[in-house]
Amino acid sequence: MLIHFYKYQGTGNDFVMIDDRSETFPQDTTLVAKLCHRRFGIGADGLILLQNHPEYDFRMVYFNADGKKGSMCGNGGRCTVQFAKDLGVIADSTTFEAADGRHEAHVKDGLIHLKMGDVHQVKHMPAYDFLNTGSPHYVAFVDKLSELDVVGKGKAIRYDSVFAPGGTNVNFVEQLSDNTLFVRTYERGVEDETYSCGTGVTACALAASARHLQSPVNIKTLGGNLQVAFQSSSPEQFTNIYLIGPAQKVYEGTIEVGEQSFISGH
Ligand SMILES: N[C@@H](CCC[C@H](N)C(=O)O)C(=O)O
Repeated sequence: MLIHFYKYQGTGNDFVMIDDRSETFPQDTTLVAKLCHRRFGIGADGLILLQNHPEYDFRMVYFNADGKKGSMCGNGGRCTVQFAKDLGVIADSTTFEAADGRHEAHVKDGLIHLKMGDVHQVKHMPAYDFLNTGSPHYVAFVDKLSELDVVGKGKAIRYDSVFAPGGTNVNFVEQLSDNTLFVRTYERGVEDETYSCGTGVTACALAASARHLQSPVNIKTLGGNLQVAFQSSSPEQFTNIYLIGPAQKVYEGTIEVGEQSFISGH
């Protein structure tokens, strides 16, 4: 079976994108994990299907690199909007459905502005905050973030029984200036640090508003810069949340999938 794929990245969070409007892509965990594998496959933090939707412009179906269906992916959402634009499915604005429901987005000056779901609950603990921005996120403010063992510490928290059975994504944040954060994220489902996590930086910006950071918050990640804009009526109520940043096509190709998900590329 031949699969035509595209590779996109949003601030270094990279995805295999499939135009699955024919709904013929085999949604098999082993196959998706193999396609995302950085040594045996194309290599990516996740795989996304763009499918038709009866009411909206398209449906985004997201899988983590481990091959399992994930929750909302913010950077993946931005990449899917750019992908839909490149395919001619949309012009500069859209409404689409993802794992956590309906999203609006528009493209302005080369940046994707993706509207995230409202957030109505933030758990403020002494050492961390916990909130769901479409995916669950642990947020801890630290010093000297560039020296932190994000994978070691992130993995321990991701599997802590407090967050069982689903686990959590883990973000470490350093405040760089009045309105700028540096964020590093250990991602559930990738089981590693990624260069950037869209729902993660959104969670960090909202958690930081309790520290008097104003919207829009500037975010620095290992893969580039993002902005998070929002309105807030209390430390736990956030609406009109926008994740803003670039998303680009890297390349496209064809891959042959044989017995036991053996793959070879063209
Ligand atoms: N990279 C994503 C986050 C994807 C969700 C996560 N890995 C999970 O399933 O928990 C983003 O940009 O939001």
